[in-house]
Amino acid sequence: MADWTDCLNFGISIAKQASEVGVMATNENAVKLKSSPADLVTETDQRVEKILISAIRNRYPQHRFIGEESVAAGEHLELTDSPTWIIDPIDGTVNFVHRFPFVAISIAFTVNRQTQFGIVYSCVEDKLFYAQRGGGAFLNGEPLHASGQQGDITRVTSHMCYITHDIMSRDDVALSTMTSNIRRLLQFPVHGVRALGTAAVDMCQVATGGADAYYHIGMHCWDIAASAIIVQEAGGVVMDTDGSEFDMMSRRVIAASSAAVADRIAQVIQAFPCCRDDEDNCGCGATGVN
Ligand SMILES: O=P(O)(O)O[C@H]1[C@H](O)[C@@H](O)[C@H](O)[C@H](O)[C@@H]1O
Ligand SMILES: [Mg+2]
Ligand SMILES: [Mg+2]
Repeated sequence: MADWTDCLNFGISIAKQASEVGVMATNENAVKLKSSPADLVTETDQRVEKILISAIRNRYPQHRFIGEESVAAGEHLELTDSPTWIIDPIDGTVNFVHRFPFVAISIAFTVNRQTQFGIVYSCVEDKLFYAQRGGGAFLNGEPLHASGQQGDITRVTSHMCYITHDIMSRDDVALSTMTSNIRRLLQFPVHGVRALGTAAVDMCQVATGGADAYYHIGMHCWDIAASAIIVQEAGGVVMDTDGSEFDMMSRRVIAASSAAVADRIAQVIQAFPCCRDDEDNCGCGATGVN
């Protein structure tokens, strides 16, 4: 079996180097809107992605890329069997613009469409989450473990602290679906709901055991591809919101400490229509999540 450790170590080193650009940036005023008033991009997002991709391409010229801002600029999104780097240069751009201190670089690496490793570097906190397939998950070098296999699901859900996400879309269908989902989950009842504003770091909280579950509808593959393997390698479970197998292109995810918690959440949350990442012009009509 191929060993991708050199790629992992290189990915970690360039994530840390590139974060200097983001943390030092002062040009938040150059902010543009993408698919909704909550979906922003700055020149720093674009600069960090260019730095990452050129460094990787220089070392691994045969590798392919799926970069958030390259796709936003019109590059075709296609996941093939080739070694592929899936990059979110700044996850939490709204936080970056508002100086809310949770901003991450997220890098996943796939071969034959299977994720081999994931890196989430929470730059302001200086927290490096990473995992390699079969090698466990780590935070700043310390092993990570999800909050464990839960027994009585009713006890768990009434004691669960779960993470959801900001609702990016401002579309009526999406807003009413997401607010009723949150209401149903609160009625479990759970201990609390949290959202840091970066899908990657939010989802990594399940790997640390700090949250028992996370779910999102409408995000993109680059938001969660890295944190998905980090949760799995920490002993957690990742699945689609309908309970089926996780598909990073579906734009739906549940991450949880155990299958019992994930299944319980899948029973109560509903999805709204949104295009797959790898689907061209699906015309689903739900604005803000296209
Ligand atoms: O655009 P960036 O890279 O900041 O990613 C964010 C998404 O835009 C949100 O939909 C999503 O809800 C999360 O906030 C995610 O971090
Ligand atoms: Mg993102
Ligand atoms: Mg981003």
